[in-house]
Amino acid sequence: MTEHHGDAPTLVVEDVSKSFGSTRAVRSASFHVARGELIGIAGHNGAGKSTVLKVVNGSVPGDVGSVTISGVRRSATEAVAHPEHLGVRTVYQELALAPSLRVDETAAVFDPSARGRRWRSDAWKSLKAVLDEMFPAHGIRPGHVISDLSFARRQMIECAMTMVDAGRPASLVILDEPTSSLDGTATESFYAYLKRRAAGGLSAIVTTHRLNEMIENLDRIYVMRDGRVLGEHVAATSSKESLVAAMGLAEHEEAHRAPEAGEGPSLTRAVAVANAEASDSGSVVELVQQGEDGAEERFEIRPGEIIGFAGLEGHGQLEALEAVHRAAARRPGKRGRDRRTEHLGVSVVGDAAYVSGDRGVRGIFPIWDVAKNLSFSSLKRPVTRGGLISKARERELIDEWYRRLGIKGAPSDLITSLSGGTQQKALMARAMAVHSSLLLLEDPTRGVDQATKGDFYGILREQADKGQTIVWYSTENEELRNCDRVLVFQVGRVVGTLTGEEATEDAVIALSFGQRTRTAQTQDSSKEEI
Ligand SMILES: Nc1ncnc2c1ncn2[C@@H]1O[C@H](COP(=O)(O)OP(=O)(O)OP(=O)(O)O)[C@@H](O)[C@H]1O
Repeated sequence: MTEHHGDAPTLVVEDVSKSFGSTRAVRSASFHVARGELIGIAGHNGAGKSTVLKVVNGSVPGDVGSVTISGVRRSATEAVAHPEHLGVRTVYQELALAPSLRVDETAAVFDPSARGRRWRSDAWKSLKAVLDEMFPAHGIRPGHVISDLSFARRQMIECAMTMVDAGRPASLVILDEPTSSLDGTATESFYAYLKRRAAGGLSAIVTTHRLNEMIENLDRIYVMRDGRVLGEHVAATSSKESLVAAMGLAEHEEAHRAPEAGEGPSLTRAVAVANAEASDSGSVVELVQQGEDGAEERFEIRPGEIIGFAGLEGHGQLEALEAVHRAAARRPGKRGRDRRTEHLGVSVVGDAAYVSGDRGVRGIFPIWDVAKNLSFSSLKRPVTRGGLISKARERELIDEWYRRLGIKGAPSDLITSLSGGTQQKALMARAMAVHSSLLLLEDPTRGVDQATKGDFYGILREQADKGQTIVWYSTENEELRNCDRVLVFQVGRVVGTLTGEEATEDAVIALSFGQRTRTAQTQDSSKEEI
């Protein structure tokens, strides 16, 4: 942090509390942010982080307390219609972009200074300037329609839009899980940008469950637990372990470490999933591509394996996962080429369940309660008996997954009343409860706390040991060590395979920058124009 001596703090939060019915989401929270300071708020899922930040920007009125922004004090009970007038901008965990708008139109909606005949191009110019600096390889074009963009690119747009001057400079940006779907390279350039802005006096509050990210990039970290702000930590002298301990999550971390080398799956163990299936060659998924020398290259995924799909953002790993999902819906074993994965042929034996990290668009049913959201995919099996839904079985299934993933709250609560990470747990449970032969994971732990991640990795290993095959797309390279093998993608092709242990951030980046770097950059931008 650059010292801005004599400046009033940008934000002072005093004794803020907020309850939703009987849930005390925030209890007497107090903290402050100096000018040019980068602050983190860490805490388990449901700790109250998003709620206290919504009280700060006035989108949710608190019950008591006060919020002072740049010297202007207000009661925390006051809602604020236009927080940008107070100099506050926010990026929410669930992105707020309209899916049917183009990127330049989106930029204009959030940029009141873009008016007149050239409103689209003016707004795009301002947004592009920030995007180019924040994410040099973003590949976003003004004509892209938001719904066609990956979650990561939508997240880039939101982050960049927060920083556009738009005639009303921000003094405080609130970033709720801003990097949850960004890969390591994009995350690094995002924080480099944030630090440059902080040197100019901008203050920021970041929440993320990627604790190393906070430690490496922020100045101070407040830890929240059960609605309370428990204490502050200087980032430079904190460790992931000390934060996890302060959050009260230490015991879970220890319980579920990544498997030791040599603990990988074997076909002899692949017997216990009721409907585990494999092709004649013994594979559940087969990816086929043409090698550079024209010869066919084949990648087989066998029952009970946990396979990661990794690489730099936008290099086809997510499209490959989606292609596996589509292939699972086709006639068993039929290899298909589809438009979106031009280099890869995919064939799948058996059925698949899918967990999306984009829960707002591809996950939750917002008007249903948690129980229905969780049991929905199991209604055909295993909850049905003789063609009828068995209420008893449904209750058993819900109880089991509440226990296994430590979901708090009542099954009859509306799913949208859960914290973001807890909604994600319900989606994981929904997919795992189906007992499909193939489990497809699209950044499944986005926004999920360390303890649950540990539990989840342990459950995945148990499922694999029973013969379930798991294909896992992740933007968090650290969690790829839980895989048996990791396929690294570049420009829509598999360019290398690493064992889980070898799949460090550096190894993945080295492979994905491997041979065809220049092609990668030129083709990347056209990927989503399909
Ligand atoms: N609109 C709402 N209605 C009812 N309860 C809510 C609502 N919003 C939040 N809560 C509850 O308040 C508590 C705190 O939730 P909050 O979203 O602030 O947690 P969080 O720390 O941001 O969690 P996460 O890391 O999962 O995002 C949770 O128990 C949540 O279920």
